[in-house]
Amino acid sequence: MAATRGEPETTEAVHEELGALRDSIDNIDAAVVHMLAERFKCTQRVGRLKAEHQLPPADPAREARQIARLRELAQDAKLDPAFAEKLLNFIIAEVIRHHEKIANSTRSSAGVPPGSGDPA
Ligand SMILES: O=C(O)C(=O)C[C@]1(C(=O)O)C=C[C@@H](O)C=C1
Repeated sequence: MAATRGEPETTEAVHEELGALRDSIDNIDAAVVHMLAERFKCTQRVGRLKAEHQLPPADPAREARQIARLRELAQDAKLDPAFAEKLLNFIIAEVIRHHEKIANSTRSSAGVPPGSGDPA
């Protein structure tokens, strides 16, 4: 028995609290997935708009503003701003990959050979 080895006993109350916290974690994870799905729906539309108007997939000035804003929000919410920045950069890198794919397929369906029009 754990108590005989000097370890604290895991009571029913502890299991109950752990279970309740895990229920909340599962709800939060579900909300994150749904919010990310909505964000990617928006960015897919941005990707199509950019491809149709030959705009570059990445906008570093916009990203700098987003990062500064998110770092402030994180600080206020007592979340590590460096973590918030890493997370946003991770998401944006995936969005840019999607934008590039959309641009390439828009170009090839318009009959433009791969590589043409890219900066030298
Ligand atoms: O706002 C844009 O221009 C986007 O393409 C969206 C987004 C983002 O995911 O927030 C992605 C790439 C850009 O570099 C900046 C922002």
